[in-house]
Amino acid sequence: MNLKWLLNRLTHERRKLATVGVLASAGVALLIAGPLLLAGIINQVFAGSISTTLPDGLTNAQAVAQLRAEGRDSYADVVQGAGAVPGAGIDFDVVWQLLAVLVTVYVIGAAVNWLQARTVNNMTQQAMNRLRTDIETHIHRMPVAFFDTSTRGSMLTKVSSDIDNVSSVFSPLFIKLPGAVLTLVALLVVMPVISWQLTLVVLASIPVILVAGVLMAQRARPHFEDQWQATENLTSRVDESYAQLHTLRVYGAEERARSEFEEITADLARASRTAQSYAGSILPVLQSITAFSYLTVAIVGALQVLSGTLTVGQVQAFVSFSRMFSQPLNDLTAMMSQLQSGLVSLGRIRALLNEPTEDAPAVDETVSTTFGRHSFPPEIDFEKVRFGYRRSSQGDEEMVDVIQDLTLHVPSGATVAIVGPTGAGKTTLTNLLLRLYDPSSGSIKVDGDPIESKPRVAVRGQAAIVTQDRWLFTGTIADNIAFGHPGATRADIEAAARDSHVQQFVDTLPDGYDTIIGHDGASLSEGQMQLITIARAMVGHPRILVLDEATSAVDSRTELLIQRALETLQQRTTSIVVAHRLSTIRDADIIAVVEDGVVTEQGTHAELLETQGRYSIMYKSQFE
Ligand SMILES: Nc1ncnc2c1ncn2[C@@H]1O[C@H](COP(=O)(O)OP(=O)(O)OP(=O)(O)O)[C@@H](O)[C@H]1O
Repeated sequence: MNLKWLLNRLTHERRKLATVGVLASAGVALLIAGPLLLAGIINQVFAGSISTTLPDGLTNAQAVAQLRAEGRDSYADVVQGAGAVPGAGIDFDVVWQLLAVLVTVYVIGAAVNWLQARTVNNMTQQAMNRLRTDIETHIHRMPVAFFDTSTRGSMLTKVSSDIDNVSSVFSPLFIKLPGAVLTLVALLVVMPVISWQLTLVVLASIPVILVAGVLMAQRARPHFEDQWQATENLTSRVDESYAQLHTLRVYGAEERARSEFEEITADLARASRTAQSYAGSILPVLQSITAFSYLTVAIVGALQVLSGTLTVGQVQAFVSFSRMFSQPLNDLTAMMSQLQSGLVSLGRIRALLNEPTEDAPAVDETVSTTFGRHSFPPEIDFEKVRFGYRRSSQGDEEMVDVIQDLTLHVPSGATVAIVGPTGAGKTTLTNLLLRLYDPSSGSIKVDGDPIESKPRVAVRGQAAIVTQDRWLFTGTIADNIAFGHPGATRADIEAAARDSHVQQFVDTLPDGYDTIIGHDGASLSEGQMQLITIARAMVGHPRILVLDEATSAVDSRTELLIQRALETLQQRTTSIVVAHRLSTIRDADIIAVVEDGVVTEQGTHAELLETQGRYSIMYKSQFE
């Protein structure tokens, strides 16, 4: 099934496939021509040699008759079979000519095989490239919820190691397969022409070889599955350990990490060893079967030469043919076990590609990508929104409601602060607004349009998000600011940098906006990184702004700069602000207290303090 799927993907390359077919046919024709030419040379030399032992001047028939009359029937059979002309000797002109043709055939054959291997290699590499691209595209279209239950290690293994494995297993197979199949078919035609008895001897070994191959492959398969699962676990472990290196060191947990690592590598080694031992043990078995087949061919062939049915050259050619026959058969059978490893990887990749996707990122031109009156920040309505994350517990999946029939109105251009205890569902609300998840019931409307009916890219295209997770990538400051907005000009970038106070520290850097910052903003301070992500949000001229704990622990001067930058952004947008530190949201137009997935109170800071409810308790606990 998986193999058929892979072959279907290769059929994109029709021209290359046709070239491989032509080259493989030519290669096989040349391969078979070799032993036939060699048989001709041996027959010339053999007939020439025995012709000197016969009386000169006789024809072959006369010499044979004379030998029979002398009672030397066996020798007569050999002379007749060889077609020796008495006294003729070896015709070296013919021998040299045949040798020259033979060498030419071998040289052209080698060139054709090289060309075929190169074409197949290019073809499989291109197919793997396409597969990688398809996976990457697919991953970006998969719902965020999928990644909640899968580890990064699992994704990394599929995108890199599994594809490499498919490539390294199938590439040699596809190089050998066309030539092998054509060789087997051609030999099944040529061999019976020389001797059907010897052909039967060779054919008798096929079922034995196939049964041995299938048995070994079946046994190897579950161990390859274990091997790839262990590889995935190992990648996840490395990913986790390196990401948490500081915490590991501080808690002195290196020993524990090391012993867990050793356990996983031991699992991996065990599974690989067993899988490879099955895959490796098939070859000696096949070699024994083949050796027995050669021996039988040689004995039966010798008897046929003695009976004059075959010439020495023909037997020699047949022995070569039987070797040519068993070689690809053995190669393919030996590959059957290794193939299991490739099929396991292919199955894992296919399972990923079969995961359902969200709507396509490309926006249909007929679908409007904007909401309501475009020149104003939109109003946002959460209407009886209900939502639960899928959680897996001991293999079972269950839905636990996090947001329950939540209703909230955010007027155009307003700033709404969402506050509440930890785990209340504040971040979840912003995730729903950005359509990272969809509600199980109810609706979120932007300017009256339900966002569920709009393409996700349209929803996200109007929004910007600034969180504590200040993701920066290795590149220039300008590139980091323009991230997600490829059309942004240098003037746009600099304007955003000015408004977000990034310019102040960029001006102190020798390379200014072209300063390369390392992965995750290495070489910048926390506050500077935060300011860059605010500039990034500004470049897109968003209409909706989501701030999730955007101001974290920085010095009070930097915090002031961040506050000012965010205020500039908030003036142009409808903003949803998730905050723990209530000092940062005192001026919000509406403060909504969310508890257990519902809004329990809402109003301005002053109103809520006056009602003496939950907010007032939270506020007082922070400031009094
Ligand atoms: N991806 C997820 N998969 C499963 N459950 C999740 C996921 N994200 C959050 N949750 C759960 O949903 C609930 C609400 O989480 P959410 O992050 O919205 O809370 P919060 O109010 O923002 O909390 P905090 O103030 O601590 O950030 C929590 O119980 C959390 O464990």
